[in-house]
Amino acid sequence: MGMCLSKWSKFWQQLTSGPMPLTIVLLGLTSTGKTTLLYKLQNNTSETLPTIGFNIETVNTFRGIYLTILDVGCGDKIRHEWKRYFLDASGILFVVDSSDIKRLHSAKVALHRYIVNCKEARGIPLGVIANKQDLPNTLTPKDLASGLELCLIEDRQWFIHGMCAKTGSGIIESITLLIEAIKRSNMIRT
Ligand SMILES: Nc1nc2c(ncn2[C@@H]2O[C@H](COP(=O)(O)OP(=O)(O)OP(=O)(O)O)[C@@H](O)[C@H]2O)c(=O)[nH]1
Ligand SMILES: [Mg+2]
Repeated sequence: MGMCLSKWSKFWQQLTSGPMPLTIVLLGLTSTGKTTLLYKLQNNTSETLPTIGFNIETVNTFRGIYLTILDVGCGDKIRHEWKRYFLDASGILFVVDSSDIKRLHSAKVALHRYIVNCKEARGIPLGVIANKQDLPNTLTPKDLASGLELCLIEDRQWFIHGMCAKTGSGIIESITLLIEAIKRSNMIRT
């Protein structure tokens, strides 16, 4: 508790002689930029295609942490399946297209119905990603927080952070914030 990131990583490495493992699940409505975020983190320059069905899984070493990221296909018919992924999740990143005001209500419903009020996800730290900040007429993270009613979330650590997954801006900061929230919550699962 209260340990800074570098101290925690050192502690873990002493304990296991390896990097600390964490699993993060990427969720959100379709086409919000989840796979773009993942590709950017992997330095994969391919164009993304809609993720069909479930999960692209990848493993990265991120600042001494062995990070598994699950990129889950998020069509509206399979949102009730998100709970499967919470069993192993240490943290959740919920990605929102900040320029897509028409789907803001759907994003709020999906967030609260399938994550915040899902018993399998109880207490799991949550980062809300205000993606596509490069586009014109985007909502700011503050306005998105209000539109998504994040103030109703009381049972876990959460934050909202702006991002442009296309350029990579905000990715490292968001993952670092989530890792810090996971450590504060003592929610480490692998
Ligand atoms: N302008 C802009 N476009 C982005 C950004 N991030 C993603 N995109 C674009 O948004 C589209 C959808 O991106 P994906 O990463 O495939 O979205 P996804 O959330 O994985 O979509 P599904 O797999 O269908 O759930 C692509 O055309 C991306 O290039 C961003 O930060 N800015
Ligand atoms: Mg995808």
